[in-house]
Amino acid sequence: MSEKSTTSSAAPGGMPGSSSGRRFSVEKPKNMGLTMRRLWGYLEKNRLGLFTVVLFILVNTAASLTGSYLLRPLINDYIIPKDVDGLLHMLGIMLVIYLAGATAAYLQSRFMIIISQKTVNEMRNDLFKKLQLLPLQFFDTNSHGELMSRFTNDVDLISESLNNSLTQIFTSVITLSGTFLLMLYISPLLTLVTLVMVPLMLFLASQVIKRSKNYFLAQQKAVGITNGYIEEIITGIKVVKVFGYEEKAETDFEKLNFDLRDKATKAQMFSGMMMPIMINMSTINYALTATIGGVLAVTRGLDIGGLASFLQYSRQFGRPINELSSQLNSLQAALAGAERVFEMMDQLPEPADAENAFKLTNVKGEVRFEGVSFSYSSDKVILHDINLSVKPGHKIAFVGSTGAGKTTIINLLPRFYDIQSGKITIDGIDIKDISRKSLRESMAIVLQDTHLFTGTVMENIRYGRLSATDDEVIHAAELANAHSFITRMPQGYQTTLDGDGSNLSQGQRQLLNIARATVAEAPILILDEATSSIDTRTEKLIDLGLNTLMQGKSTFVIAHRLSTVQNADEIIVLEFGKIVERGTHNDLMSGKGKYYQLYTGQFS
Ligand SMILES: Nc1ncnc2c1ncn2[C@@H]1O[C@H](COP(=O)(O)OP(=O)(O)OP(=O)(O)O)[C@@H](O)[C@H]1O
Repeated sequence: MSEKSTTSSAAPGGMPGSSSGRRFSVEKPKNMGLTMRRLWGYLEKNRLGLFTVVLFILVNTAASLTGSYLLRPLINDYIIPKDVDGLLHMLGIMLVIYLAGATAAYLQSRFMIIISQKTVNEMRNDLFKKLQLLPLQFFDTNSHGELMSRFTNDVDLISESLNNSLTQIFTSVITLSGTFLLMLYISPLLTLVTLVMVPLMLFLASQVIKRSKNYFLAQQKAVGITNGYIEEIITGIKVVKVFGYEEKAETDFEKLNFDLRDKATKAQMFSGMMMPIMINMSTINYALTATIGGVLAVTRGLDIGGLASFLQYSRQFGRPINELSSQLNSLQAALAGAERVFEMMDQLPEPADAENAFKLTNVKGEVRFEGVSFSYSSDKVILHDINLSVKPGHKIAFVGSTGAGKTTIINLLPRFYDIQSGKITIDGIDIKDISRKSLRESMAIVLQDTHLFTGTVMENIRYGRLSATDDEVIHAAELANAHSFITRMPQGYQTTLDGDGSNLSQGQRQLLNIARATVAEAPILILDEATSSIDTRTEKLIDLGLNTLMQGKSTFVIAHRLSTVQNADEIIVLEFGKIVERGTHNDLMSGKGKYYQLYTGQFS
């Protein structure tokens, strides 16, 4: 590993920081109204539930407001006149009211959790469905991490916000208006005191928040960079050890870590100031209101009960405002998350099949490329005027230096990408007129990067054709030469593979891959030979397995091995997306051209 590559990707603003930092910075949705309407589209299916939640919120806030107000008659009518019976009666009523409020709060939160989980469950389903429909082009241009974060971070943001923010905002607004009206009712003059003090408190709070937010953003960025660095070193640990990079890595890490410590300290200090400031301000407010209230009680006949109720309200007044601003922030973040989710849902899927698309039956496997040109993006043509044909049961091999376009050619057959000009046909039918499902069913693919899914060996092979019986799977494994190693595994075909088959050797993974392609029983075979070297015994097994697999099938192979090219009916030599030579091994060898060079360099 070069020093440069390590440090550059951990530099500020690099990938690692940008995705994880998102959760903490408040990102604004681009089109708030539209996103809200679409979110409502999901929510409105639970109208009855939402209505119930609103009802519970009303009961809860009414109970809390009434409870505080009842202090007034409690003091005026029962405590001051020393009416013990009446006092107990009143306390009983207050108890019932508070209990009703608490029950409503509990039910409201339960209902809302059910609604929000149901909503995000539906969103995740829709998103996953969409994921399966998207063209490969989409995955080329979006990193896996980004896509994953739609499902994790963004959906989490939405569910958190539905759980809390939405109801909190509603509760805060009602509480705030109710409190204000009741305060005004008790004493307009005292309300004025609160109206001066509360904005002052909020202003101070907002100053602290503003400054600490900057520090928090800085902290978050530092966390992202540090994490990115750790991840890079862990994934590249072999390279680190082999090239003796440990010490340099340590020094680099210490620097990043120190920066993180510095920013985290500042962020925590500032946010730590918030609570004491607010508490002190609130105490001052309380004392001031009580003093002025006392004066009013003496001079203007404000009743003591009214004063007690008022003090209660005035203490509560700042809370919903604070609550409101923080919940609005989190709602905003959730809407930005929802927007990203909807953005992905809006991506164009693979174009639908034509209505009268062919369903292939009894495929013979004659494949032709006629004047095919292709580019991934409009600015660079990758394949130029490719013409080739494969007779049923024949094998065509592609060779050429890296980047020549071999993989691109085989990507076109299953229509992972659509060509811009020319025609590709199977048994004379243009693949554009064949339904994608039927087209893809007619071919089996063995790729270099053997992808295994979490599940048993049996399930992994059956991926090739879901309708295959156990016997067919075992038969395919036998043909692919995978049977003997599978039966030596602890639970044979029922052994669970996990983490992309990490408990298997490279060769074993390839054998499973071949078995999977074998069980598909497709007439066309696409093969990207593995370049990684495998011990000769396994290689023989793989060779045998592949030969069995290829029998009677039209095969397209990106060849890396001598035996493959030698057996091919035609070898196509590609250079910068053009066919520069073609013929059998012997033809091309005697031509002493590009193939001869490649051959003597690569396969010797
Ligand atoms: N998904 C993609 N999006 C854009 N360009 C791509 C994409 N895949 C490949 N290319 C470009 O197309 C060209 C041909 O790539 P291709 O993978 O077909 O080459 P290759 O012959 O298979 O190479 P290798 O032997 O290294 O696998 C390269 O220039 C590559 O940069």
